[in-house]
Amino acid sequence: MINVQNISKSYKDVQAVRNISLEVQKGELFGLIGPDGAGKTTLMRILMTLLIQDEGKATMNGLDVIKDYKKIRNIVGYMPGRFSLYQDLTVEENLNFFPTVFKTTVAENYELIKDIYIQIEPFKNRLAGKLSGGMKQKLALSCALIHKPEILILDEPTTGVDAVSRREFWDMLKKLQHKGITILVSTPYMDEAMLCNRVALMQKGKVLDIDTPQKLVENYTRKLYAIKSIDMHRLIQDLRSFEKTDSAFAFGQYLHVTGKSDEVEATEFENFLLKKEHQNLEVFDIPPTIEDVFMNMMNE
Ligand SMILES: Nc1ncnc2c1ncn2[C@@H]1O[C@H](COP(=O)(O)OP(=O)(O)OP(=O)(O)O)[C@@H](O)[C@H]1O
Repeated sequence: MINVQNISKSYKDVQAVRNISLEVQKGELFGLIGPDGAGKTTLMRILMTLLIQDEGKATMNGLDVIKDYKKIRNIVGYMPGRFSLYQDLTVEENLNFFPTVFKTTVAENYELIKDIYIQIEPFKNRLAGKLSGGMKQKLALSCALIHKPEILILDEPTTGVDAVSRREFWDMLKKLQHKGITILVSTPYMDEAMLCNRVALMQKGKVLDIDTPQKLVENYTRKLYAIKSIDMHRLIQDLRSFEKTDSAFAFGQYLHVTGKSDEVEATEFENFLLKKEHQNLEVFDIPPTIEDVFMNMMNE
């Protein structure tokens, strides 16, 4: 449904996207996962025909992003990261405006957005600028869906949104996927990667790997430890100065730590940290999460 072949794009001397290739199947929920500056927005803007690539070719349902840009805009719904709504219009006015661009009406496509719109209907006379993050996001999604797109492109839709709204939002995406819509979504949140069918892990304009999140976690075979002590700040500094440590990252209440080789045992970390007089020390093995996979790839 979405085909990206060797796409590159630079802004003057910043190479934002470097030779990216990927394919999203019809009906798939595909995630672009990566930190700020990974190139997610740039790739999405190219697919949305809002930016022209320097090199490579991309098609959406067989339509070329450069030659067929007008047709593509009719089959794709886009929720940009910021400023997709008219802040000075009410919820209802925003929703009525977007279908006019596509020469359709809310009534004609109401079925698709009904579940989402019901949640914001009580606020229909409120200015979009005065909505909470979660409500804005639901309105923006309704607006992106109002012309019944075949493909939905969502740029960091849950950034700055509370945890409950984030979960609700992903439930809505799953429902849309079941209605046959192909979804490309970007996020900096690793836990959201697990909700996608497949993901591309991105960093500095490059794709590090593409697979199902389950496979990516399965393929991680390194030994991993969770370590905690009273002074977490000193703990991370000490661990990073230890010659047997490969990586140490803060992860919730613990540090996730790998050794230079898998021969490095938990007791070696423990003994080193006891010598450094760390108190209430905990060191134990843990299974990896997708975040560990990503950290490991970024480290390589
Ligand atoms: N208009 C622009 N002019 C110059 N550099 C840009 C421009 N837009 C993006 N960049 C740079 O290109 C790189 C990729 O940015 P991009 O916005 O595509 O990444 P991203 O993964 O979407 O991150 P973010 O969440 O910050 O948007 C970054 O280094 C960014 O600073």
